[in-house]
Amino acid sequence: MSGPEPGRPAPGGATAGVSRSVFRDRDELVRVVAARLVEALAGAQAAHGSASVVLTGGRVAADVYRTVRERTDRDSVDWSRVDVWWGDERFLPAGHPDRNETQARAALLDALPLDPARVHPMPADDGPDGADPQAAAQRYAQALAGAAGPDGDLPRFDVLLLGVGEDGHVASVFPGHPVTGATEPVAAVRDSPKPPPVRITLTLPAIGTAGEVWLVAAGADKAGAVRLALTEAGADAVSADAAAPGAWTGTAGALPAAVVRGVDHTHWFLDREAVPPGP
Ligand SMILES: O=C1O[C@H](COP(=O)(O)O)[C@@H](O)[C@H](O)[C@H]1O
Repeated sequence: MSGPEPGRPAPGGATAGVSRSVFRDRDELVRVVAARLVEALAGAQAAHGSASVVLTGGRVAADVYRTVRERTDRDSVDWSRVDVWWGDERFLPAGHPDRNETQARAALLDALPLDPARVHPMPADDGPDGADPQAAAQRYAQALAGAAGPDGDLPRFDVLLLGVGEDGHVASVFPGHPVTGATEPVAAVRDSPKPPPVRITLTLPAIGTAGEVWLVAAGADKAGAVRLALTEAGADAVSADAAAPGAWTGTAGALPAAVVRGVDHTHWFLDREAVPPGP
C-alpha cells in the first residue's frame, strides 16, 4: 500500500482533507475498506451512540459488503444502532437483482442483526409511487428529513461510500447530465447513460454533508476517471489529457468524482490498476 493510513487524512496533502491509499491489488483494497468500515462505524457509535452509513452499488462495493459479513470482528459494531441509507438506486421493482438494495441485502445486510426500522432503501418502481421516480425521490427526501435534526433536511451520515464509474460518475450523478446541477437532496434521474435509464440519487450537495466520503475504485477501466478526478481534487499532480481510451475525456471540472467532498474527510481507496503511472 502507498499513501496515508486508509481512511485517515494525508499529512500535508495538496487539498486539505482529501487523501488516498493505493493497494497492491483488489483483494487487499477490499479487505482494508471492509476493516475500516467496521472500525469507523464502531467509532461513530462510541462517539454518538449510533452510526450511519450510506451504501453504494457496484462490483467492488459488493465485495466489500461480503468481506464485512465474513469479518470476525464485525460485531464490534452494534448493528441494531446503525442507520443504513443508500446513495443511489436503480429504479426497478423491489427485489430486482440489479437493484443496489438487493445486492447489499444479499451480500451483507441479511446477515446482520439490523433494526429494520433503521434500514432505509430507496423506493422501488412498484412501490407506493408506482413508476414515478420524481415522487419516489421526494419520498426518500422526506424519509431523510424525518431522520434529520431540527436544523436540516438530512441526518448525520458518518461514512458515505461511493463507487466510481468509468465515466467518473458517483452514485447516479453522471457527468454532463442535468443531475450534476441538482440542489435538492434527492433527485430522480432519467436518461441515465448507464442502464437502467431511470434512477434515484443523492445529489452532490447531499453527498457533501457526509462526515467521511470514501471513493472506492478498482481496475484499469477506472484509471482514466481516477486520473482526472485526482487532478481536480488536488490530491495528485497528474495530467488531465491522459484519460484512458473509452473513459471520460471531458474536463476534470465536470467530473462528479472530482468534486465530491466529505465535511471532515474525503478518502480515495484504489488498487494499483486504477492508478495510471504518474508523469
Ligand atoms: O450503476 C452504478 O455504478 C456505480 C459504479 O459501479 P461499478 O460496478 O463500476 O463499481 C455505482 O457506484 C453506483 O452505485 C451504481 O448505481
